[in-house]
Amino acid sequence: MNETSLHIREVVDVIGGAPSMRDSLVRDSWRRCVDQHGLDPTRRQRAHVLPDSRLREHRDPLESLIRTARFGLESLYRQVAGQDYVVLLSDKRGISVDYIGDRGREGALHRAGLTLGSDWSESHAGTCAVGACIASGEPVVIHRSDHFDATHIPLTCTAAPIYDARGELAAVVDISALHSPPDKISQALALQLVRASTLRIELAHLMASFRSEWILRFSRSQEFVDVDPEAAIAIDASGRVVGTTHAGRKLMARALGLDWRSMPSLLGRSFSEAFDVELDELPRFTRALPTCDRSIRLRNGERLYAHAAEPHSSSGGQAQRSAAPAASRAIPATLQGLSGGDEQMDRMLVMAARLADQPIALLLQGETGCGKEVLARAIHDSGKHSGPFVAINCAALPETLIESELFGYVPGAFTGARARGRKGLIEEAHGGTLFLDEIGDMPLSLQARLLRVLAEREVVPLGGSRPIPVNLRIISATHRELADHVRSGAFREDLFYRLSGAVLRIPALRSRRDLGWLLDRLLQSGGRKSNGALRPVRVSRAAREALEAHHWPGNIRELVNVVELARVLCNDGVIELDDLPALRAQASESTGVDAQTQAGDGASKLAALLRECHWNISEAARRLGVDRTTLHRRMRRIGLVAPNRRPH
Ligand SMILES: Nc1ncnc2c1ncn2[C@@H]1O[C@H](COP(=O)(O)OP(=O)(O)OP(=O)(O)O)[C@@H](O)[C@H]1O
Repeated sequence: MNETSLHIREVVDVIGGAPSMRDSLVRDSWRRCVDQHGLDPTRRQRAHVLPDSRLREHRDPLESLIRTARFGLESLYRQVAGQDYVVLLSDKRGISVDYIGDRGREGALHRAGLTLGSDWSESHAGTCAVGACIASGEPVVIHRSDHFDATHIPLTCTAAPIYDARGELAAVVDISALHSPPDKISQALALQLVRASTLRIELAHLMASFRSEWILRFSRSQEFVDVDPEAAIAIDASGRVVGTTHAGRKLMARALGLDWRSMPSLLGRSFSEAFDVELDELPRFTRALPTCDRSIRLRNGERLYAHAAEPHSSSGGQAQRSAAPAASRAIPATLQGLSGGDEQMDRMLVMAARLADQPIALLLQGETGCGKEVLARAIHDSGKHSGPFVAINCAALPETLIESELFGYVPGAFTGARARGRKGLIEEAHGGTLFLDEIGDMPLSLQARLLRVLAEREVVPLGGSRPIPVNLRIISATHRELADHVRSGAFREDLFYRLSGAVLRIPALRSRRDLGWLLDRLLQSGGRKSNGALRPVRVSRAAREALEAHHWPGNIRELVNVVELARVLCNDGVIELDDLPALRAQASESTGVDAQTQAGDGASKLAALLRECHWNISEAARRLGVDRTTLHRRMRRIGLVAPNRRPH
């Protein structure tokens, strides 16, 4: 029996369950080839090389990585060319997007698929180093008869993955040779070389992608930390992680006691969660100090040496995040400034940016205080409208006033009307944006009139008969599920469809991964009321943990208030747990029967319940299962006052 027949029989036997000395990674791949990819070990596949036009589709998305990786690939080639290896860079679908090989042997290499544009995906080529590396995410050696397809038996291939700054597999570096010694162990050095090469490429790519951020690089050796670091992370101006090398990600996972394989994204997390160092201490890790003084402790107790490379420009922060996806780069700064890397926010902002200049009515949904109005303004500011942004809170105005506010009135329209009449807000927003906040609270009678304005693009003031044409963009917002109101008949279905040309959902603060980033921005900015005049404050670790663990029923509004109070209460510019009285009160209260209003948008749910009970406190307390004193205390805390008690 010849070598090919023996190989095919072994593959068939192993797939059938026969014991084997092959690596488990090879056996698993052989099984996938048959079970998932429908390959047949008896049928040999020819190398599949993509034409230039198709190759471009694979090269273009990796353009900057290919550019950065080139020097690394060339150095790798210089190290292995003497042993007749070629170097391939493949994308995550297995297509080789860059290649370095011996020109003199191009014909033989091309026939073996060792060339630019060849398809080394497992589903096409069967078990091979590139395909197995993509499937496992790990460095691999696929040596000679480890290959599934007998065509590839002469080859030895070694591959290692390149991860992008977000921790996703981006590419694979592979070195392959047409001839090799029979033993797999002969490739141990090849494996080390490829691994070292991917580590440097990831590092170079991170440095090139985050020029405006801090780059913290690590080594176990104080002698090597400045010359050959093992891992790196990029940190923005507020101390959030914005990118990592693969080793940096593993290092942070270790520090946090997590498994890197199942770990959620690290982006947006404070780097201080993993290291015993705060943002303002980073300058002490620059080259200004000798390496022996640059020891850094991970939260798991491990010690490493660090080198902090300062941001290249002072613009800092996320506007410069060049490794962010192409779509987010196109987001105007006003919108981009609303997220510190939270994935839900980023996705929503990409959509908002695309819609900013479209004549499509937007409906913003999200819990109270999560920033709906701030988003509406940012969308308006990033569009090309020349007109103003006009906001109206449909829940805050009595029914009679909403009508005159919105539509305006002609002289003498009703008793008490101004003699010269009044322009309505709809007319004032002409050429700009009308923001209808709490649209879910708009009375049914007015919904019909608003619908007419939207349908006919004209407004008739109260008491008037002549319609005035208006051209405006409507953005409405609600913390309610408007679709439920439509079902219950409280909101007109036709208006709902007119208003919700696109729905943007803003996540609750408690579910945002960039809560810490937002907190740092508020701490640094000096707060809303200060106009930036107050000196920035810092927050102790215990206080930060409490802030990050809090449920935030009032969302960003509550966070702003908590920070403003803490700023006033704190000593020496450091906010401690004691400076967060609202959180402490809530924490102790939540150990009681308080869960009902803690969950979800507590403040707005409580307000809705009170309205349902016609502000009868005893009734509301009974329904909540708490006593009246507790309910009064809770109302005071979130600023809810019964209508008959409000100061005039
Ligand atoms: N990205 C942000 N950065 C700083 N402050 C913010 C941000 N987003 C919102 N805020 C602040 O949070 C508070 C609430 O924001 P906003 O009024 O936009 O929320 P909302 O969802 O419209 O609230 P409601 O549902 O009660 O109308 C405001 O004081 C606003 O300045």
